[in-house]
Amino acid sequence: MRDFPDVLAVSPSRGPLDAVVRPPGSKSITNRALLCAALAPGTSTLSGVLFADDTRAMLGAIAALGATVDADPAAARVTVTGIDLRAGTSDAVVDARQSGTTARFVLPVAAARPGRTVVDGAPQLRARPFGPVLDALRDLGGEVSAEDFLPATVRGPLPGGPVQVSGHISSQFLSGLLLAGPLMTDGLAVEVTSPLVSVPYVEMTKAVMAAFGVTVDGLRVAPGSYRATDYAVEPDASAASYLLAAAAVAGGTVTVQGLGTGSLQGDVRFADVLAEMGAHVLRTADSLTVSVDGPLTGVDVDMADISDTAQTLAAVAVFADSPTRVRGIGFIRRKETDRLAAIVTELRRAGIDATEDDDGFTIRPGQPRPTRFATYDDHRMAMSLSLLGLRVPGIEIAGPGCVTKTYPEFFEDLDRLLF
Ligand SMILES: O=C(O)C1=C[C@@H](OP(=O)(O)O)[C@@H](O)[C@H](O)C1
Ligand SMILES: C=C(OP(=O)(O)O)C(=O)O
Repeated sequence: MRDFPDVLAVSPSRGPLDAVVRPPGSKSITNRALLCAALAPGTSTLSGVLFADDTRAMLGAIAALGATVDADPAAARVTVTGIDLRAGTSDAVVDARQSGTTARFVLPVAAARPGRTVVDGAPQLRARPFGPVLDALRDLGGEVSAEDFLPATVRGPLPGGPVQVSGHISSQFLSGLLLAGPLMTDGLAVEVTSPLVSVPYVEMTKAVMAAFGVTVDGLRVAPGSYRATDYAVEPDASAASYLLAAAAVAGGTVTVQGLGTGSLQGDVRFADVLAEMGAHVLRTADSLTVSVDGPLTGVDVDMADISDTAQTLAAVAVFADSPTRVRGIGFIRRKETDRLAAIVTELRRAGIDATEDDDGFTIRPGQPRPTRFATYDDHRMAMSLSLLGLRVPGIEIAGPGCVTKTYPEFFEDLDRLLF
């Protein structure tokens, strides 16, 4: 485990960047692949795996459910021997820590086991919504102890069938149900009853399930089994947003390796937003490059599909030559923190004219003053606000250790961009 100081001072860049980087594996793909591997009888080897708090949560969860896990963090590799969970009658306890994906994907899978499973998490996760997935599991025939929040105890088996779930709070409820679909006696047919946010993550769910031998037809899944396979996880595109944004803030060029044109991650589209602001973007089969050689222009953009990069954009917007308005992301008030309030509060602390809107925020460019930023135990606050320090001396990040949720090496990688 890394040691983090209570407060971290960000080093300003000494000129335009010229860097090639490979961020760690995708959190979202790692957690899907780990769960699919745990449900696939036989042995699967996953490479490019992210080792961070959120994926340690999933590793712990699949072990608690009966999979055998052999992890090699130095090689970014995990070997999983999966089981047919429908035979799992023992009681299990899952600690999802701060990980939304772990809790919301594991609940439906655990609810398909005849044994009883308690799913709980850290106080931050206990404050986040779970009602839509808990209601759906009850409607599908499971025993469910809780209404809206963790901890929840679930017990199957799950008969399955048609079910409704809302889409406007989180796509993770839908992804979790789909992942558990093959374990349900009658399979699953989901109807989404409100506008779906974070849509690319549902496509990612289907793609990873397909790699493990399960087909999702629309939002229908037939009963069946996952198939063990070897799987290579892409680098994390949300993590890459900070590295690409560094080129936007400091000028110069950053190339992210491993995020090519075939990426499963919607967050690669963050580069398109930078392109709209005036950055040059080059995509190849295996890389994504952003170059910036002058001031960027503000944008008016809906980020409902790529909301994990909204705070990154807020940091870039500070240095643009006109205001930026981000829309469509009211739901990020219910993530690790109220992200709309948090980013606006912190930018204002630095003297920037930022305002909160119902569904997003507006940033008017300015010169930030030296500031110690609060991070609200939100990794994306810490990583986004660090970007200001590339351009402004005297930027400090309080509680930088929160980056361990998805990107433990973030500050080392940021420093590496500068040399
Ligand atoms: O399915 C996933 O892997 C994720 C979906 C998104 O959440 P919501 O669907 O709650 O927006 C995203 O913010 C989160 O970091 C990861
Ligand atoms: C919202 C996030 O994570 P999760 O919902 O998986 O906890 C995130 O990583 O920004």
